[in-house]
Formats: sequence, structure tokens, C-alpha cells
Amino acid sequence: MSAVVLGVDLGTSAVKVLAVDQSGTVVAEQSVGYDLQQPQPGYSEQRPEDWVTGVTQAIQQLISNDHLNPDDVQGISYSGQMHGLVLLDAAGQVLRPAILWNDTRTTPQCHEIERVLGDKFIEITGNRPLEGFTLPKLLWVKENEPEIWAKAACFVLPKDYVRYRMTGQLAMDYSDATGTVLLDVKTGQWSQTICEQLGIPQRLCPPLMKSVDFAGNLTPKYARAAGLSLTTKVYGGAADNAAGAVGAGILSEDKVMASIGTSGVVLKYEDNPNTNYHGVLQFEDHAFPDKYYSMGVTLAAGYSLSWFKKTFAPDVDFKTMVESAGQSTVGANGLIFTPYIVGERAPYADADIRGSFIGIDGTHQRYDFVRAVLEGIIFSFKDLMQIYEQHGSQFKTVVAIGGGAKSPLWLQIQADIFNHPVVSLENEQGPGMGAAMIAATGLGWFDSMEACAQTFVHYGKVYEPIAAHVAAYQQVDQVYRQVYPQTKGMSAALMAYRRAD
Ligand SMILES: Nc1ncnc2c1ncn2[C@@H]1O[C@H](COP(=O)(O)OP(=O)(O)O)[C@@H](O)[C@H]1O
Ligand SMILES: O=C(CO)[C@@H](O)[C@H](O)COP(=O)(O)O
Repeated sequence: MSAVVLGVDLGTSAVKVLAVDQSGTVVAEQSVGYDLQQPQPGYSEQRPEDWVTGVTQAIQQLISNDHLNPDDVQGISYSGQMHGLVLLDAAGQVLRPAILWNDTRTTPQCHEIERVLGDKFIEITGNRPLEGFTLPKLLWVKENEPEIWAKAACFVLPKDYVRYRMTGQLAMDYSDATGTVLLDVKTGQWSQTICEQLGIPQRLCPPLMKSVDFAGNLTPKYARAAGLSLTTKVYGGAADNAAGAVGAGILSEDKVMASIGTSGVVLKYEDNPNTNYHGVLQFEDHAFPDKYYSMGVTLAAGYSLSWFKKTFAPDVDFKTMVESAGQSTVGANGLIFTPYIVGERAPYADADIRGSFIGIDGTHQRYDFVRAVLEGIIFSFKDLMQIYEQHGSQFKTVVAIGGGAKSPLWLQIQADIFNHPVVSLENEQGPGMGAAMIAATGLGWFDSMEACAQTFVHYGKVYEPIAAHVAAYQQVDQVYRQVYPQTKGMSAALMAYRRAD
């Protein structure tokens, strides 16, 4: 083999490591899964050590199973699940399990941020305080675990922790830092106002770097453990959605990205830092210097499908279960699913809403339920896309990435519900490719990420909307949109019942 870079995509269900050569071809890939702990409703945690073990095992497998030559690995970079709080003590030891992006325990802390800072908060961060972000998690630990808080010396995000363990250097890149909602997006510095007003010591915030910045070499200990060479260079990396947008070639405002990972994301590149979605959509720094993106997040996209499979189809393999939806009809024979099974972030910021199947009929089969789940996730994306349409966005194409983009049927459902052409990538792993592109650009293989994208981004099949399906889905969408307002009160009452239990 010749020179390669490794793109480490630290997802919520698994870590995937791609080895990519100078032509942008994925020469090998390995994936290692890990668990999610949900000790109480609304809680979602992982052990940072599991991420490190997963990354190390995936790299070892690239070397032993795929015969990757460690001397060929010139650079490594990262794409990381966003917002997750990893608290470290002065010796760099993890103080508690990481509190993840889909953990919604922090509603009181979000209200407190709003009470203290009001509209100033959106002005500083470009975002509203929402449960998933890092700042409310810091406040939660401060209030609920004072003995841990007293030992905290620094906080980082998931991929930053992995990078720290590989290089011994603590840092956070800007694209992930905006997702903490502690960054002043205008100055590019940790916000003194937010820290002071909310009692977060600024010393807890790590040093900032650009995605393509050199972060260090591997420590001898890590190089030995993974079987890598000490000459391999490590680069900052990006938030998974920023990296996914890089890997999907979202470099202009005429393309939108639709990502189905554990979460679901509809994302648009933004040239103008003053674009204002009033906090309904997130506004983040891109992995490209001085560029931005906005996005809306469905908390349980791929997670809804995985939950359905685990609960109702444990005996069937994933692909077969997804393909069985082809036996149902457009609109799942009149069955609708709303994917709010862990609460929702956008367009409804509501930690207590829960999912529904509406219209269950005695004739429905399991394949109708599978289809309803696939469709309901995409209807939730459509809600987000309509926000862009209302803002006059003129995008033409949707680029689909993430585990959900493995299914041709689901890609066609996306085209039919969005009523836009949907293009897949040759390799569905947009974030891993984006991470590899960051390493390739950092190493100087290319002058810019834009130049790298011309060589590395390979589009696959285009799915065109089918007119009859578009019309049918428009009808079902009218019903789908009524489910949130009509189930909100019922969900809140059931959540109160569960909490009292
Ligand atoms: N064959 C498949 N067809 C459609 N969706 C799939 C398939 N296999 C996995 N998925 C979905 O992909 C999701 C995982 O996507 P991935 O991008 O790897 O997530 P993450 O980065 O959050 O770990 C799963 O939750 C599952 O619902
Ligand atoms: O919270 C967000 C974005 O704001 C999520 O998109 C996470 O970044 C997790 O991503 P996946 O594991 O689903 O890729």
C-alpha cells in the first residue's frame, strides 16, 4: 500500500476508522461498537474508556486484518459525536461517565441559562440553550455532583478525549467548541460573560484549535498499543456533522445534507455569520476556517429504527428488516410513526415529548411498522427542511450520509418525501471521509479542504422523486404534522406518571 490517512469517526453506536489513500479511495475500514447506558428516562451516557478501546481495536484490525503498513499512515484526524461532556481531573483522569448529546436531564439548567442571560445568550453563541449542549451538562454536574465538580480541572468533548489519549495534548476545535454553547462565536473565544454569569470557572475550558491544525504526534505508549508508527501526525478534527458536511462536499448553499446516524441531521452550509434562525436551528462553526453551517437535529433517527429492531425484530438481520418495508405501501398502509422516542430537539425543543404510532389497524403487518418508522424519520427531516424553504433557501440537491444511507429503499423514500433529488456517496461514511480529508489537508497533500474535496468526494447514485409518491406523501405529511401538537399534552402527562413511579 502507499501513503494513507486515517479518518476516525467516533459515532454514538460505534467507532469507524477509514484508511484513505491520496486519490481519496477508501482502502480499508474497520468498525467497533460500544454500549449506551440509559440508567433513567432522559439519561444517556457512555464510558470514555470504551471509545479509546474501540479506536485502538479498529486500528489494530486495520493493521492485522487489512495489512495496513503502519509506516504508510501519515496522518490521523477525527469526526466526533458532538456536545458530550467528558470531565477530567488535574491528572487527566475521567471523573464520571460522559453525558451525551441525546441526554435530556438538563431542562432546569436550560431554564436557568435563559433566566440569567435571556436573548444575550443567542447573541453570544448563535444558539438557544438546549438540553443536548455541553454548558447545561456542566451546570447539572455542578448542582448535582458537587464532590465531582470540586475535582474538575478541564472538560472536553468525545473526540477530544480520544485525541488527548493518543497525543497527551488537551484541545478542542472550533466546530465542536460552538456546540458547547460556551464559545463567543463573534470573537472565537470562550465567553467570559457566560462563564462569569453562570459560575463556570474559565480555567475548565480547553485550548482552542482549528480543525486542520497539527495537534501533536502519537505518544510512544499509544503508538505501541495500537501498533502505529511514531512518525504519524495527528490533526484536530471536527464535530461529526461538520466533518460529515466536508465528506459530503457541502461547500455551497445549493446542497443540503441529510444524515441518518443515531441522530438525524438536516444541515446547510452558511456563508453569512449573521443568518438568524432564532435558535430553532443550531448555528455552528464549520470545519472550514471562517465558514458556518446551520442544522436541525432529530434526536432519534437511526436510533428509532435500531430500537424498533431490538424490540420487535431481534431475530431478523438489519438489512432484511429494512428491505421488508418494500412489502408495505407508500404511506405504510395508513400507519404513521413519530420518532420522538427520547424527546426532540428541532423543530420542537421538547424533552418530554414521546413517539407514537397513529392509525394502527388489525390488518397491519410488521413490515408496515418498519415502513412507518422509516417514513416518520424522514417526515421529521421534512419539518426541518421546511424551515429552510421558509427562509427562501434555493437548495437543489440533498446529499444523504450515515448508516441510514445504506438502504436504497430509504434513499428513495427521502427523495419522495423531500421532493428533491437525493444523491448518495460511493461510501456512505461521510464523517469518516471528512475526518480523513482534514488529515490530508493538514498534512499538506492539498492546499485547502475545497481542493481536497475535488479529489476525495465521490458521489454515487442519484434518487429522483417519483411524482405519484410525492403526492401521496404530501397527503400523509398533513396528518404527520398534527401529531406533535396533539400528543404533546399526553406525553407530558405520561412522563410525569413515569417520574412519579
Ligand atoms: N442496512 C441498513 N439500512 C438502513 N439503516 C441502517 C442499516 N444498518 C444500520 N442502519 C442505521 O444506521 C444507524 C447507525 O448509523 P451511523 O452513521 O453508523 O451512526 P453513529 O455515527 O451515530 O454511530 C443505526 O442506528 C441504524 O438505524
Ligand atoms: O447532537 C448532535 C448534533 O447537534 C448529534 O448529531 C451528535 O453529534 C451525534 O451524532 P451521531 O452519533 O448520530 O452521528
